[in-house]
Amino acid sequence: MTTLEVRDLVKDFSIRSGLRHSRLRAVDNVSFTLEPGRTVALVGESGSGKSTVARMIARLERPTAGRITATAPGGAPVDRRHYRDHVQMVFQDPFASLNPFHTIEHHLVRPLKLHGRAGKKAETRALVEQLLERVNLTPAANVAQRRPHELSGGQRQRVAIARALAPGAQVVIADEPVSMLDVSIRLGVLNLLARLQREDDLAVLYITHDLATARHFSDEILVMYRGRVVERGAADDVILNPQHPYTQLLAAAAPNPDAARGRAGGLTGAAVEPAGARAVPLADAGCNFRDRCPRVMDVCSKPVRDHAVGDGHFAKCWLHAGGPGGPEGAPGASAGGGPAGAEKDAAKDAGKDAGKGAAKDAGKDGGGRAGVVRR
Ligand SMILES: Nc1ncnc2c1ncn2[C@@H]1O[C@H](COP(=O)(O)OP(=O)(O)OP(=O)(O)O)[C@@H](O)[C@H]1O
Repeated sequence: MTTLEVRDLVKDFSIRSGLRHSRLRAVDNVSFTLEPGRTVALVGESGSGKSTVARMIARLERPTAGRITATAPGGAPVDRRHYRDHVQMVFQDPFASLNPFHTIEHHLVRPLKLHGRAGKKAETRALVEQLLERVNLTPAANVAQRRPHELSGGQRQRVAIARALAPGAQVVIADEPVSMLDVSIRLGVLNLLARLQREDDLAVLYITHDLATARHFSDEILVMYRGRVVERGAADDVILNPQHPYTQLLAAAAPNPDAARGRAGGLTGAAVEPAGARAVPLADAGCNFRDRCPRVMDVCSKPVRDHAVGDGHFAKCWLHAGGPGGPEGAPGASAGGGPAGAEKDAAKDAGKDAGKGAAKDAGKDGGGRAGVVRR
């Protein structure tokens, strides 16, 4: 089965405002691995860079730096020509992703042909019907002859899922696959994805704002904030025991009572605001949440790396510089203070070993730079 490895992915966009040009770092040193039968959720508020990661994996955007490698079962990298056979995307908008002029059959025959899976007409038709049955669109022969506008949003999203499976994909990137659907049918579509994943041993990247479904449907959660992964770990650990103040804010704001209980960590609803493309000077390598963080310390302006906060659980936060439990109780750990130990680490990390230390500690994102540089 295919495994997908994302390493040190960076995406910069050029943006123009009047006569001023600037560069926005939408994705900043993001790394993770998708494995057969497992789901990784990418969560974070609007503008945190989730879709840009997805679009780079789907080869709809070219990374500024970093690499994405799909590996076939024997360990050989999947070449460019076959990449799309292995890696497919389900988009957020089931209305925009299907062509209103074509039948459902047409939408499914196309990828079958493109990826060399279509045979004689009757054989292809049988494959189309099989795909429709797998996503519970029956009677399949009848659905195949309909056009997208004759289907509901949920049915269209099922067609989009069938289309992703048509080339025999083993890695599915689902970018907010249910956020545009009626609340009452969202769970049905997510359960369908989960069943197909079990049946085909799919590796899934699930992109969402919704912590409750991220927890329920994924094994691992990566929390993104302004382009960086600020926390990562097993789904339950991240949602029930969030360690980064930003994740604590998200969990406290989530409707899930388990996740919300006692996790506000001093954050208030007032701190919940869209991050969007707010400018942080690119030269500023410090924590990019510090302007919103109620636990900000002096040290937070220095480069921050992943710190272990539990088994396979990491937070990119100076509060945890001392390991699980961290220097939270240290004098000055609250606003404006800055614990002495963390300051020392900062000075060390700001030096030449910073990148090395980050890579070693987490094997993941280094202390990259985020935001916007003026030109
Ligand atoms: N083509 C582009 N040109 C310039 N900036 C872009 C472009 N695409 C995305 N961005 C910016 O990159 C940042 C990340 O956007 P992205 O869509 O990846 O975030 P997101 O977390 O997926 O948000 P949402 O949940 O709203 O889709 C945002 O600030 C966005 O404005």
